[in-house]
Amino acid sequence: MAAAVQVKNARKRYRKKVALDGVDLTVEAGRTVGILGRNGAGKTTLVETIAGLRKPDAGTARVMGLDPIADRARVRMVLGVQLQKAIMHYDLTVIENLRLHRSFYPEGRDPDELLEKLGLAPSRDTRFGRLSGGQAQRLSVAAALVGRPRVVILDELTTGLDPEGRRGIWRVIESLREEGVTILLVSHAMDEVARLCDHVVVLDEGRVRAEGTPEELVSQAGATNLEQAFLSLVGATEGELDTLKGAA
Ligand SMILES: Nc1ncnc2c1ncn2[C@@H]1O[C@H](COP(=O)(O)OP(=O)(O)OP(=O)(O)O)[C@@H](O)[C@H]1O
Repeated sequence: MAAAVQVKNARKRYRKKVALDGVDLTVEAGRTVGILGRNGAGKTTLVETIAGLRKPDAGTARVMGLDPIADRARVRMVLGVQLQKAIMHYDLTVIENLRLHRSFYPEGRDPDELLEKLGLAPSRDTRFGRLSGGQAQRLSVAAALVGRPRVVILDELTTGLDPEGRRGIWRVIESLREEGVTILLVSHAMDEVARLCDHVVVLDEGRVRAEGTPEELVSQAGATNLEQAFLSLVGATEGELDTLKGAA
């Protein structure tokens, strides 16, 4: 199977802080891969490197064989990115913002259909500046998907959503999987990762500490579920995980 995303020996340092310490990652096309790690593990730096938003000090990143910095325009056509900080026009409505994103792509999704699927139809004509945190979050997911990308990066996609909102977004992700879209999911929510991901990468201090299917990680850690496996693999406490989830 061809790799949709390939990272080789990525290194990134911010002043004295090493964020990526030689990360290798291969995501086969059509896979849904979860990236786990405590705060500061390097998750956002890794996905921003894949998205071409950060230049690694060393190593390479490729998306569908393309360099995300040198081939920026082509990568933008195949990659949808939802990061923690969404960039939207404050004074435009939800549908206007989404149509604007749609306009960059020759073959995108129908903006109204996407709003319906993400439970945002009632806020269609609300200006971005008036949205709640959860609504803004859903719009950032919609914007990442509207160009019908083959590869999607979602960084804490259900942060701040109520249980119904989370389940709605999970259904959208599941339908993307069925379409064969490759998905990279950064999350602190173990239930989300266990449900959606067929492969999980645990980052710790800028390195890949463990990877495998959720079941493999559970058995590797001698745990009974993914949450326990994660805690044991990174040596974190349950209280710390609760804090991560609270922040998420
Ligand atoms: N622009 C920056 N300047 C300096 N240090 C940074 C910068 N961005 C990230 N860092 C540091 O690099 C490390 C990795 O950060 P990163 O955001 O990649 O972690 P993360 O796993 O995404 O964390 P979180 O779960 O908190 O989002 C952290 O120690 C962070 O403080």
